[in-house]
Amino acid sequence: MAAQFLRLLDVSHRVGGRTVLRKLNLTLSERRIGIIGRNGSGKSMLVRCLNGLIIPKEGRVMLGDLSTARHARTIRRHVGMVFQSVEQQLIMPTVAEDVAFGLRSLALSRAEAKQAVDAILAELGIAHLAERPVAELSGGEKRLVTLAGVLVMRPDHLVLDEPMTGLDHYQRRCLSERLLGLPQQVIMVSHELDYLAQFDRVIALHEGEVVLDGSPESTISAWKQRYG
Ligand SMILES: Nc1ncnc2c1ncn2[C@@H]1O[C@H](COP(=O)(O)OP(=O)(O)OP(=O)(O)O)[C@@H](O)[C@H]1O
Repeated sequence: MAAQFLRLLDVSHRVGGRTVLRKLNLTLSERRIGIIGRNGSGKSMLVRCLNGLIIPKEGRVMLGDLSTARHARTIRRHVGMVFQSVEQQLIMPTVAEDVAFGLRSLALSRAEAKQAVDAILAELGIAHLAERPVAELSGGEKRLVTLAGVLVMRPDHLVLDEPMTGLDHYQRRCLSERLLGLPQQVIMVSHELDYLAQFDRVIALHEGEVVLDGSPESTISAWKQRYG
């Protein structure tokens, strides 16, 4: 599945009579893609379309030959999503239990599940948090645990909606470095223009439309001139 691209074909979406995404046509083939835009420009709507959480009113979102309208469950196994609000994604009492939660659907033995959880916690540098109660973690720790819960499923594509929100400078740097080192494709909504400068492509949305799309240098400088 790794070589299969997410594509939006003539995607438009309306909520409560308002058009929030307009005629989006995108093939998301680069390894690191940033999505920028002012508040309310449709960034969260767009990324929620990518794993079938939102099925657009018009057009299609595809992963390879599969459309989210018909194969959302399959697509979700390949497209991991980290939401803006971490609280929505943390549901079990301890870190290890929370990270193991999604693995229940994979029919692994107890030992295999533990090994997978230990490995991902170590990769993210948070093995020491394994037995801590989720409720007692800092905002940054919670975000890393959320990320671990998604990465443990080994998705091919990772979609993150403003993952740096609430993190201090040190935590931002740790998360930034870890994200850049991941083997997965990363599609990330962010206001951190300096960070996105290291990506392969940046797409800018304005009022639900793609208004800029290209290299980080070209998109970000034009963005600052027009909307910054
Ligand atoms: N449930 C809803 N009902 C009506 N309108 C909604 C709903 N959810 C989102 N919208 C509207 O859709 C538009 C796009 O919202 P979206 O959350 O995608 O913006 P965003 O670019 O992610 O913003 P932010 O940077 O503030 O997170 C906004 O105008 C928002 O008010």
